[in-house]
Amino acid sequence: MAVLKITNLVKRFGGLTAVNGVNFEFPEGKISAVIGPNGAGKTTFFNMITGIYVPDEGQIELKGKSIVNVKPDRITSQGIARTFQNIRLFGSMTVLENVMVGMHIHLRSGVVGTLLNLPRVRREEQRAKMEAYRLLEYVGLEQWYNEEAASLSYGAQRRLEIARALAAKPSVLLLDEPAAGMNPRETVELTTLIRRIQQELGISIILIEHDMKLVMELSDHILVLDHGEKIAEGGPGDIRSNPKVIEAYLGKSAVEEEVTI
Ligand SMILES: Nc1ncnc2c1ncn2[C@@H]1O[C@H](COP(=O)(O)OP(=O)(O)OP(=O)(O)O)[C@@H](O)[C@H]1O
Repeated sequence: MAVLKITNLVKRFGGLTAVNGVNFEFPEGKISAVIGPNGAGKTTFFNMITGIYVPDEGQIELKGKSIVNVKPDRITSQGIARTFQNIRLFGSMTVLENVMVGMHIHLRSGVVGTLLNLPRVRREEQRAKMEAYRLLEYVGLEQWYNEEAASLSYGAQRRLEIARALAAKPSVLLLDEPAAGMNPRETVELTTLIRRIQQELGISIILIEHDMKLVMELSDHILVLDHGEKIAEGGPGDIRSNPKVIEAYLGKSAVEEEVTI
């Protein structure tokens, strides 16, 4: 079954069509990847799924229900969380506090309750802290819980972003270039973490990634965009040897030389 169904999706910026009539079904509980050369429309595609951009045409359905024209925070509370290509953490807040920020949609006590320092609010905050700490353990960052987020290594900041996204208890997790800027060891750790999130937490994962080794290793299903259009979809084996995909990445000569990616 599709967790996310995309039908004839279009987004234009002035005269440029960044996403052009894309159809795709993301399978539930699996790892899917959206790949394509620079400027292919991947981020624009993500931004429509998360409500940052409203599509000009087409439909996006989360478990059968349209999320077009739904505001980003409502989309998060309906079960879609994401990380960003450029890390967006609160650098001067602690690592633990950053995870707690991701939880706010599930906290019931409002501003008034917080100001009055009600016992119920204190209990809720205590629970939130414990849950945030457990998430830090899950991504392997608990020893830095009280450090400033900005002091973490690049790879650790990326994992913190994932912990913050998990704090929203998503059913779908979108990862925008999670391995960007990571060293090989960090990339291997990230691969293991993404696999665990899918298998242990049952979350459907959708990633945009330029690291083809990671994409081919992790993905059950791949969507390939080029100039805003879907040029291929399938499993890693199909995609790696698809002439249209090779041409989009490496040019026509690579197809003639029978290169695979
Ligand atoms: N807000 C915007 N206004 C105008 N043009 C935009 C906007 N956002 C993206 N574009 C254009 O839309 C096209 C697709 O961009 P997008 O960022 O979605 O591609 P991408 O596949 O994510 O690229 P990359 O891999 O380099 O991040 C590009 O030509 C880009 O310049």
